[in-house]
Amino acid sequence: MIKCENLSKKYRSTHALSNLSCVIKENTITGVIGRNGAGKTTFLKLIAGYLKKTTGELRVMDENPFNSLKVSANTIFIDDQMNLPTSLDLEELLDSFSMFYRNWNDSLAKELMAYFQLPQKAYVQNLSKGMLSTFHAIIGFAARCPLTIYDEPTTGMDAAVRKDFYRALLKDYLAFPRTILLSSHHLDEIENLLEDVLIIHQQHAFLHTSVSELKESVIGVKGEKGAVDRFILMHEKLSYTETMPGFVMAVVKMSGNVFQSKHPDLTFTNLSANEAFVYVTAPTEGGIDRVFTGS
Ligand SMILES: Nc1ncnc2c1ncn2[C@@H]1O[C@H](COP(=O)(O)OP(=O)(O)OP(=O)(O)O)[C@@H](O)[C@H]1O
Repeated sequence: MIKCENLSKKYRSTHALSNLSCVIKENTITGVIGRNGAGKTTFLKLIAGYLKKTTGELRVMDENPFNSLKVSANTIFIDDQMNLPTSLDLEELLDSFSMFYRNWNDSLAKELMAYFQLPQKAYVQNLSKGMLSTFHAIIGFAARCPLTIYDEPTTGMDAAVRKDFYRALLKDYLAFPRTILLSSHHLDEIENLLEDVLIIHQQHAFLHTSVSELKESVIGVKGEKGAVDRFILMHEKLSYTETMPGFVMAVVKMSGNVFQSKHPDLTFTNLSANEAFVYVTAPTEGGIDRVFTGS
């Protein structure tokens, strides 16, 4: 569905994406994850054809997406800045979307509107932040576009609505498989939905893998300082904290298995996908604590 090779985007002097390469298969749900400013929105907007690449190759549905009618007719981009017309009520907005998207499912849109208690006669400018995000999400479900892009779709939604949103996303995907890209800062909430995770870090595709492989890529190791220090000599250290005098906990990158029986003096802990993401993309070893050390 999507193929990028050395894709780069510059805004004047800012490199928003540098040499990003990846392939995203049709009918998969991929989480696009990264720190603030990593380049996620830029990447998603390039795919949707909203932005023109600076250099590199980008093919979406076998076309250059910028100014492609095929891509725009088969793609929906949902974010919190959809700039919908303020003169139409929600029902009229849904009607106008139904004219543009050939797979539009009107009954699904109406049922979701009723479930989330969105008044059909309301106007977008009068919705709360969470209600507006929910309305945008409903458009994303009902459009049933072969390529559906959600950029931080849950902004402002409360925990219960977010849970419903994720469940609806999965149910609708199973009923009507399509290629979904979902950017989020809540990897812990979406990891069960995802087939793959694309981590964008420092403007390029840092890791494109399954959630389970992401989890296996790091491990926590605890124990007496000397034993931990000997173990981490052979691994890339991501974090190192003294837990009590003479004892430390470290997080290291792993490639392959670690056998507890070979290290009886150490305790190993598996990390969640979100913890793994935070450690592998940490800006400086030692984290925020380092800023306060000695201050
Ligand atoms: N229109 C623009 N003009 C200039 N620079 C921009 C523009 N849009 C984004 N940038 C810059 O490009 C970089 C990537 O921004 P982008 O919005 O793609 O990141 P992001 O990963 O989506 O961030 P966040 O998680 O904070 O939403 C940032 O340094 C940002 O300041």
